[in-house]
Amino acid sequence: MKPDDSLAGFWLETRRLTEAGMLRRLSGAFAGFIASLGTTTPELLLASSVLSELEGRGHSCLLLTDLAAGPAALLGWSEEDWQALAGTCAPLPKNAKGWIARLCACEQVWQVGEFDYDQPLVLDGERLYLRRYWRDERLVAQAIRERAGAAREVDAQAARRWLDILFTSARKAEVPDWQKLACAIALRGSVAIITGGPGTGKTYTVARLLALLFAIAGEEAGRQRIALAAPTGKAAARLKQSIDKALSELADRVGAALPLRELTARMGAARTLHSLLGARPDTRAFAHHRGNPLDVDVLIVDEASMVHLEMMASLLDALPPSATLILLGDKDQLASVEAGAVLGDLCHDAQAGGYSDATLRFAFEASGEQIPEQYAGSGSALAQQTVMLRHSRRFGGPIGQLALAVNAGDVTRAGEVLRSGDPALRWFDHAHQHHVVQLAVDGYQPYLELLAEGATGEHDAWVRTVLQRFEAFRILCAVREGEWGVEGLNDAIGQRLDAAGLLRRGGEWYVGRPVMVTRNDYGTGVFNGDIGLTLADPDRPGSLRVYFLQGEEVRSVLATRLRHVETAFAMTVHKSQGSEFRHTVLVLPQDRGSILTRELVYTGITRASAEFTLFSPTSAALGEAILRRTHRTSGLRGMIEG
Ligand SMILES: Nc1ncnc2c1ncn2[C@@H]1O[C@H](COP(=O)(O)OP(=O)(O)OP(=O)(O)O)[C@@H](O)[C@H]1O
Repeated sequence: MKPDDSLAGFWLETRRLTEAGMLRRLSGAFAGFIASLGTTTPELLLASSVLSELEGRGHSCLLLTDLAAGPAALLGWSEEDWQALAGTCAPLPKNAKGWIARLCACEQVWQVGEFDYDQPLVLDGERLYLRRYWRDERLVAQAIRERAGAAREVDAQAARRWLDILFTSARKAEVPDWQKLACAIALRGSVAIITGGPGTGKTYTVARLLALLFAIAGEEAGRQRIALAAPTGKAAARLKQSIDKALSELADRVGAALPLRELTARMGAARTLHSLLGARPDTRAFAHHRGNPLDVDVLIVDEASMVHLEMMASLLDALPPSATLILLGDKDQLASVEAGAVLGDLCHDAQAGGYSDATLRFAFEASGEQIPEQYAGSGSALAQQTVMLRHSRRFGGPIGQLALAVNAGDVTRAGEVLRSGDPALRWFDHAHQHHVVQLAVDGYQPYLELLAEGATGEHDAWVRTVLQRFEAFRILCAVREGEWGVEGLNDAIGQRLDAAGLLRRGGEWYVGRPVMVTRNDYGTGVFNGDIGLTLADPDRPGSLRVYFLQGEEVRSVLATRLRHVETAFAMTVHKSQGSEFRHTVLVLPQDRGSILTRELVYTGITRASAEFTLFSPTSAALGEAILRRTHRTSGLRGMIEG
């Protein structure tokens, strides 16, 4: 890069912000890389560094109207800090049009529609992208549009006959029966989305959808290839377990009318998306892509809210056009850690419905269910293929009421439910760290007691029980650092358990240490997010192994072979997605209010199946979090609808 005095102020300010921890080193370096590619201007550097910084915060692009208005809030900076950086590049354009004019003149920027020579920045309307994200959004939008629009011939009468068999006529919990409607609608296109909160029956429904596809496929049924997948190993194992259970109950009920055990037997294990696509070490590329597509007819993907933009693009690229994709997930949960809020974007119309006359007619013919008038409209082709399940079957109690209030942004109601005195809910504000630690000592006691007693009977069965007990309780944090973060709490909990004689922490590895895998490791077969417990190896005295529970199955790896792990008495809410604990404790930090959002609190609450405890620095902090929505800038919705 050529030294340029006019840019000196920008670089100085960039360094100050980096040292203050407000700007990633990468964002400054990215601006430097852009500058190195050709003639540069201060505003190009400013836009590049902001774009890169926003990418690190999950946004897939930078809206130029936001840049013109000043993106301090998006960046989580004060207005003064933004002005200090922007001031080094003044005078700046006052609106998006002005920004477009300036950026178009830069050789590092490709304006969509103009001659493309692989510039790293892409300007699509008023959105500035890193090329990779623009390409991914384009791919996802195009694939989803084509799939949603590809209407299939459906024998509506046969579908209805089978749906009446598969869904019992016992008193319906909701009218219309959205589960039945979801099955009917999924028959029509090569993509369908079934969204809903915890316990609304997404897995229950998809098991019936599989049975329905099997039933109406006739002679083809025996050849149908079905794949189950999820973003994490744990979610995949849970999906398989729930589908097997639902199909086995169905098989008992429908009997010889449909050989469902044959379907279960042919389904195989559920896999992580990484493994399904054929991830390879040291490369982002997968073995499967449009040149080597997946060998499937029906692909079910659970916990789709955790699927980030790049992964969704890879998945759609690898899926043959003839295959049906069914996405299951809760659109209101936290978006993926990486850039994009794909499920949220795809489900934009889910609440309102927006069903066309043709959809209303088809849905009635194929399911016998009438979609109420209020859900009629003129939604996109994807909206016609999306169904929201609205009634929770195992989440109606106080935890469910709390989740509903939080999701609706009703701070008063959330406070009332939390203070209702119901033993399933507890709320501590103005607490100290030692209160959380004490709760952790009590919560983890059951598995530690079992460890102290030692193995009795068959070793695997004992390990399973220890793991199940450990999985019944968890501390969830909003942040990693500090005394209210994962790191501080893991340390404090470990120390206290040690002091109480419940653990003996000799070094890095010790009996009873819970760990979370932080990177996929194909050598040992463990994946990012997997959680295991360190226990003595019964066959090699003095040696430690980490045991993982996948569904009902126990598997283990020599502790010293696991290189990317961290202690997991406490974990982030992000990492807890796809898991459920009998008692979940959510710890909100004392400062860093800006990262506390409604989606984070909702995701934390919905991890609890029987008991939920909240620690918040003040009562006001909870209200502020509930009112703060996660916002991720993306152009995906516009591309799908456009
Ligand atoms: N129509 C129904 N009739 C009877 N039981 C149902 C029905 N729908 C769901 N259930 C039951 O409700 C429970 C929750 O269903 P399911 O696990 O499918 O929900 P989910 O939306 O997949 O939940 P999660 O998001 O937690 O995975 C299960 O025990 C299931 O058997």
